[in-house]
Amino acid sequence: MNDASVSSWDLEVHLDIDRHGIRALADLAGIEDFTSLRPSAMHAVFKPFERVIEGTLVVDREARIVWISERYAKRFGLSDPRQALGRPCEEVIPHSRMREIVRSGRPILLDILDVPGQPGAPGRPLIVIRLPLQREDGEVLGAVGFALFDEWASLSPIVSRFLAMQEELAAARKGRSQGRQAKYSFSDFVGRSPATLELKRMARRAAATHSPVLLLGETGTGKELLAHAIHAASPRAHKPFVSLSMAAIPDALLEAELFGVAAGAYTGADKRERQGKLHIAQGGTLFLDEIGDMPLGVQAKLLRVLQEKEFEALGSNEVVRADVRIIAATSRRLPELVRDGLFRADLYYRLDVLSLAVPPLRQRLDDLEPICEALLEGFADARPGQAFELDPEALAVLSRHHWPGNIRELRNVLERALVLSDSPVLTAASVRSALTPAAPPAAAFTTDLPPAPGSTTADAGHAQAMSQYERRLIEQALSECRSVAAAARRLGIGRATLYRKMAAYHLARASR
Ligand SMILES: Nc1ncnc2c1ncn2[C@@H]1O[C@H](COP(=O)(O)OP(=O)(O)OP(=O)(O)O)[C@@H](O)[C@H]1O
Repeated sequence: MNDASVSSWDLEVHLDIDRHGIRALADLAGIEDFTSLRPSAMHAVFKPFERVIEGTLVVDREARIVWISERYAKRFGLSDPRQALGRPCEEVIPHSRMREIVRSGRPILLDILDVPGQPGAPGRPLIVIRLPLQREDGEVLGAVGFALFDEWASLSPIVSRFLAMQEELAAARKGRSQGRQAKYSFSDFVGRSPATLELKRMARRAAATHSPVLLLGETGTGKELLAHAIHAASPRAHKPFVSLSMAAIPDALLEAELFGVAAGAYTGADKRERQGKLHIAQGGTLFLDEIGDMPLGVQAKLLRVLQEKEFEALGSNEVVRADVRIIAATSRRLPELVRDGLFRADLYYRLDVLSLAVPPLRQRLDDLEPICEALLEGFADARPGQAFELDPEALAVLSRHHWPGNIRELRNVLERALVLSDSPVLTAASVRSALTPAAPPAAAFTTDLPPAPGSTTADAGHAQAMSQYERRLIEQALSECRSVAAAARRLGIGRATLYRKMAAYHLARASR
């Protein structure tokens, strides 16, 4: 050891390792019997480490530092080892386990200690060995710890495995949290119309509470975006945001997806436990999209989550506490579903505590221009060096459209117009041609009020013709697109909405 021994201190021990082994001299408090430790045992233990030990620490029976080597003290930011003397070991060495040693009298022969970085010394784990200092009769007088800074070679298989595992864990945690965090905040919900400003005001207020939120509105109006924003502005923001769309998952799988499956619940290949979305969302927010499509059996279980704050995984009797905020969304009319016996009234009322109606784009045309600007900026970001604009005539054309697919449709129309146009400035003509091809007629997808009582047979005929037209459009999109998601994009509607319409029209997914 090159460290000079520390003298003239109340709690002082001189610890010298020389070629005869270890010789410890204790003066005061707590370790007055240090010299009675059997020198031969000490010799046997410490000799092999003599060459590699670069950090040494001795504590008394109260786990106060009575000796620390100079280099070790430096590692923890102390310029003089004397600054450590008399202090509880954890105060100098975060996560030190020396107190455990003096309490239990048992050694920890090999451990890894994470050391925070210091100026000039990056944080890096140390291999540590901790031994109790005991009298002949077994009474613990203190403990000694050794740290190996650079001698990784003899321990390298363990250390490299540990470091690799640490890296993997960090990467997995990062990936997991990235995938489970809100992607949008309120500033992403663009709009300046009074309706949008009021909606955002209400949504901000909802964010501050823990109550369930129900988002109502046509497809593509921004319900999911709003759910992200509410989570991001809530006290749960640093916890997971998990989404589950009822319409995108077959009924038979939904329950497992939501509540999870206990190990061995099913015979056959997959006997392992599978966590459900409720479990993954613990502490955070669970966004249930297209809640109107939830099967009645699952609705009953969700009601229990909302009322009793508990659930059970499939095949398990263990009751799990659910600390999850539910945000539900639907483009369907829930009161009608309740009336038709397709949605539980008690669940509806439980969800309807804070309901926010997201107006369709055609009812907030003041938002059209800023949303177009935001969307065009987004397209430009993806194509460096490009800037896109919309001329006033083009805006006038857009404001006359009915927007059944709302902002999602608007996005598709602008993107299509840019593809069809040679100029970065979108004109009325380019917008018109982008509106024509696949955009379905307004009435087909709208959730506007149904025909008034007493409507004429002409109205009924019109509705039927529209349905047939919509069915054909969907069929065509499904046969021409590689996936349902791509077909939904082409049609300017949400994937969930498309699944629902496919079910209603008895259309199967293109088998490719
Ligand atoms: N106010 C807005 N400002 C900017 N972009 C918006 C706005 N509202 C919606 N969008 C964009 O429009 C698209 C559709 O929005 P979103 O998926 O949130 O709608 P939705 O109501 O949940 O649709 P669906 O009911 O079909 O699931 C997304 O790309 C979203 O980012």
